[in-house]
Amino acid sequence: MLDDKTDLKSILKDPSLLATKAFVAGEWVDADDGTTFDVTNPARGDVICTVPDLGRAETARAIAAAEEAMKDWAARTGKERAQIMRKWYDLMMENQDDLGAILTAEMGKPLAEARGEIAYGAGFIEWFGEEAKRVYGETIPGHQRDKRITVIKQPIGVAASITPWNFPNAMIARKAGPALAVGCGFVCRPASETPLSALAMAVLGERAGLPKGILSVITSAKASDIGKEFCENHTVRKLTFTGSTEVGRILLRQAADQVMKCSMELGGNAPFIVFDDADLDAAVEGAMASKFRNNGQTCVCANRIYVQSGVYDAFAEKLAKAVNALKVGDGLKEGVEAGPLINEDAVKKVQEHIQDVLDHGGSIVTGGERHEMGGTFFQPTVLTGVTQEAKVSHEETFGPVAPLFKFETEQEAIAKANDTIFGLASYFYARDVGRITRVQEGLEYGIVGVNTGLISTEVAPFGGVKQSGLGREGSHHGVEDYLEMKYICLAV
Ligand SMILES: NC(=O)c1ccc[n+]([C@@H]2O[C@H](COP(=O)([O-])OP(=O)(O)OC[C@H]3O[C@@H](n4cnc5c(N)ncnc54)[C@H](O)[C@@H]3O)[C@@H](O)[C@H]2O)c1
Ligand SMILES: O=CC(O)CS(=O)(=O)O
Repeated sequence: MLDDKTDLKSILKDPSLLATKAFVAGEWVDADDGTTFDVTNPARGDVICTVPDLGRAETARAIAAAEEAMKDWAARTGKERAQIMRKWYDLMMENQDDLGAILTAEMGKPLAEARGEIAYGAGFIEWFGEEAKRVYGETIPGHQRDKRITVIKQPIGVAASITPWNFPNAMIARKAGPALAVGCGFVCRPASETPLSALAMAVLGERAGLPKGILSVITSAKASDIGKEFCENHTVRKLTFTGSTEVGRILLRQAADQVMKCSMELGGNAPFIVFDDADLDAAVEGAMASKFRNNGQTCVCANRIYVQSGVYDAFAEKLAKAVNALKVGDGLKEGVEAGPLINEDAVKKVQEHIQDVLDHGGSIVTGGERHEMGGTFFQPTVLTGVTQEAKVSHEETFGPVAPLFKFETEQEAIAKANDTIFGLASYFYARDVGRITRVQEGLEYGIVGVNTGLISTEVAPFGGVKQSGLGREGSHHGVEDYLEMKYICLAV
């Protein structure tokens, strides 16, 4: 456990996991120009360490090395790649506590959640390693007597990824897993707030036997420069991005010039609907899990909670009680359930959304203020009397605010839930089987949680519709975005 004066390295069982150089083309390097940037702990505001601030030149070298390394990596059998990925998974799990502590220190989520994220991320490496053996082709009956048609699938080429700070391990693992499994080279640029988890993954990848150059980690504060290199370098054949819809649009425009295949895991605005036939205690438990995981900083977090009028007051009361019991604090301290927000901008957005609800006639049931701990800590909040006019009905809050909207009918709930440009995750609680069927079919979302607030797993296809994204990550579908199909017509 880190007390206020000890540094992170001293609490790690294996301090070498705290890597502070970038990993480019199989070498641990500084920036060409020697520049660095700070990595800070959002719970304490202090600097953990500095890491190299790489630019386009180093990124181009990583891409070239990935292309070179792919020649041998892609030629290996699926089983050979799977064995290395299995080893990587094992090392991540053996070092779960250290990886969790690094993640909490740079991102702020409670240690228990951070360890959970490591297992979740490692799960993608394990799952896709296994899928490496199942990249099947196809035979198609020929269209003429002398023709034989086969379809083979081959790695698309070098894949480049850009990921956010909110899941510093899992968002990279969800991309590195399928890319490496099918034989691609992989160059990732983690968020500048959270490069340390990515570097620690690379330390273990190297130990597991990933060949030199097949994986690079570009630490950089210059996000747009790295994004441009990824989009303009002809060797990159796949861009995989997780982040906001706003940045996703920029990258899609940039990638268009090279007609690059893109996967986009973008913003959400998840509705969480509680019908009057729901098990209310279960619904409160689901809402707590969905809304307050990662302190509300999750793309699949409930952003709008719609409650049917007959159970509105009872649900609000039970939810407020559960929210009041949340322990807020430094994620590295025992028993903490909600850490700080990532930065001051995040606090401002939360405050703006709360004020806007109040301006539209809503009320605060609990919370609503900065937490007494100061910094970027914020009180977990429940708001009632929220209407569709409020900003929170159209924008992600990305913070610990649960706004409760009231509705009367099933059709009204579906219409309001769908009244958004986003379509990532949605949730509802009900018991009537007819209603369950109608609502799950009516929600315009890539993911629907029915009577559950937790939907993330490596075995299911994760992704959004509308402006929440393109493509799916996880499950056997997850490899498709990293493969090209080749049709072969043989005359015999
Ligand atoms: N759909 C999903 O699976 C998923 C998962 C996690 C987060 N998200 C979304 O991510 C957002 C929160 O993360 P964020 O605030 O870091 O998002 P963001 O879009 O601001 O940043 C995401 C990443 O893109 C980088 N970036 C920013 N501008 C760039 C540019 N011009 N070119 C290249 N890279 C650039 C950032 O440095 C960061 O690494 C939320 O909207 C959340 O819903 C989506
Ligand atoms: O932030 C969005 C995520 O994709 C996190 S998770 O996959 O649901 O854990």
